[in-house]
Amino acid sequence: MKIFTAQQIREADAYTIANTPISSLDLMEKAAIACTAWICRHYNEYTPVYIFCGMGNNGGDGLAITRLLRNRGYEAHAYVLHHSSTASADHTANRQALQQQYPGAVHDIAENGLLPRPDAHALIVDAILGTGLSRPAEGWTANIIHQLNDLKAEHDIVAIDIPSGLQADASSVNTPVIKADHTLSFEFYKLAFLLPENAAAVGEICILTIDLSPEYIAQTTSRFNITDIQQVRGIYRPRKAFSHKGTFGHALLIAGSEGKTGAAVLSAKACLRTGVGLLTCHIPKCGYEIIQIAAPGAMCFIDEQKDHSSSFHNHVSTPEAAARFKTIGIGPGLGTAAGTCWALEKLLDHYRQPMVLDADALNILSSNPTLLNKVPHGSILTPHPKEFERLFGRTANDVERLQILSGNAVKRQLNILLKGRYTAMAFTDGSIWFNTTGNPGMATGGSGDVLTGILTSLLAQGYNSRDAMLMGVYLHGLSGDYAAAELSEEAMIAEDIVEFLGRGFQHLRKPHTC
Ligand SMILES: NC(=O)C1=CN([C@@H]2O[C@H](COP(=O)(O)OP(=O)(O)OC[C@H]3O[C@@H](n4cnc5c(N)ncnc54)[C@H](O)[C@@H]3O)[C@@H](O)[C@H]2O)[C@@H](O)CC1
Ligand SMILES: [K+]
Repeated sequence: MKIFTAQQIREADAYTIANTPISSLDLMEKAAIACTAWICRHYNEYTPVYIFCGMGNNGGDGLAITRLLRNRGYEAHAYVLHHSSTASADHTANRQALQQQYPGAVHDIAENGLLPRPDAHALIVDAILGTGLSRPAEGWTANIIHQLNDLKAEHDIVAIDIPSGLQADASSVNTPVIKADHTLSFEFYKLAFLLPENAAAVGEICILTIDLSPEYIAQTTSRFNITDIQQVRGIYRPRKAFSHKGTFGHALLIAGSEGKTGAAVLSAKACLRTGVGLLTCHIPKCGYEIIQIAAPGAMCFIDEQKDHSSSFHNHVSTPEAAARFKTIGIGPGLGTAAGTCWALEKLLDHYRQPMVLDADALNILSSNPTLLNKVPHGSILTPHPKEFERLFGRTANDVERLQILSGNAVKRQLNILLKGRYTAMAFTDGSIWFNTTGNPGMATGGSGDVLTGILTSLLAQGYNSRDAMLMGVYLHGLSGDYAAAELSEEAMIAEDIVEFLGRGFQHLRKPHTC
């Protein structure tokens, strides 16, 4: 699914009006019908509704919603805030329609006027500013936003299209923004919805279809996108009947150190469950029995050190030796002992295939940035926000962080995913894809180790780095969603993500008929 900028959304709007038999007012009506239906599903007709409308088309939506809610028997009132002297044409048309049908339903609030005090249990609808926001809200408009946010403890706030004050494509840090419980948006996610810094503003997101031109959507490119099930199903390759374990690659997993063998176990189990043909784990002596018992499907190389690994580079010291492994996953629970750092550098000197680097492997790269230049092109880096900061530095806001993420992916020809609620995947071509599967239950120790195992497994099976990332991250979240549905977000642990990988795969298989 494409994420369009505010400018592209305006173009989609204009293209639809120009090329399909639908007028601008009809489009607004469609949007209002969809919002009204959503409100009616979530709040009964005894809920008083206070709809705060701006002077543009976002306010026009609010006026149309007021009329449609009244038609359904709701006590809905529109409060028109005169933050600018002129109203848009569709705003004016909808104001007239509402006034004609329900003369007492429209109330004007002149600049610097006071807001009404909503009745108890009233719903507040924010239709003040939409994608036409041209500058951060200030003065009276900012004041209104603050006043409405102060009512949040007692009232739900539903934002239409985008919380007022929030910029769709830029950072809104330290600017006044409505803090909505729900945001009802049209056709597309906006970039702002996917940024952690806006979590308190957007609340739960619902994307409503208003039938914007499919032609415009298909022909317009976007740098930001969201992975969806159709796309992942297209990437997924079901196993062929006459395949054998050699078909699905041999992966080398370098993980674990004293006290952190569990990370290696989780990663190894995930790698096996994702379908790798053969897995060899390189592990320090202290982890040998543990991994052999916990993951009997994996073979083992034992390091000469007891508590950390320092000789794994030997497996790839000649081209023939390196060729045994289709890929390498390195980092979970690895530690950052001097011997481990040295061995990682040697490994990077010899191994030239795309690989997966996570956790302590990333921490080692952070403390020795020149090593980043040695990472094979096309490799996958999987930092969480702290690891990202250590690797690439601090940023002032999430939009800047995305720029740094993407800039490094292009410059270094690496695929970098930044973990989060909506994991952002930056590819070597400069595009960024967001993943929407997953849940807060996955914010638990070991969940990242599982992802490393999944990605390593997919690379070993011959998926290219981009496909492995798009599919692996989706599958990881999906399996986590199945685990949460069965066990609850609280009770699920990283091992459960592994256990539910099978359910995830079943969901990826296209339904087939005999
Ligand atoms: N494009 C689409 O797909 C559709 C858009 N619709 C609605 O139209 C909205 C966009 O409408 P508009 O382009 O009229 O824009 P807005 O409704 O966001 O508001 C623009 C008005 O606000 C003023 N303004 C901008 N920034 C301000 C600030 N910081 N402080 C005070 N005033 C400010 C502008 O001067 C202008 O008068 C969308 O958000 C959506 O709600 C829907 O009606 C249906 C379809
Ligand atoms: K709004």
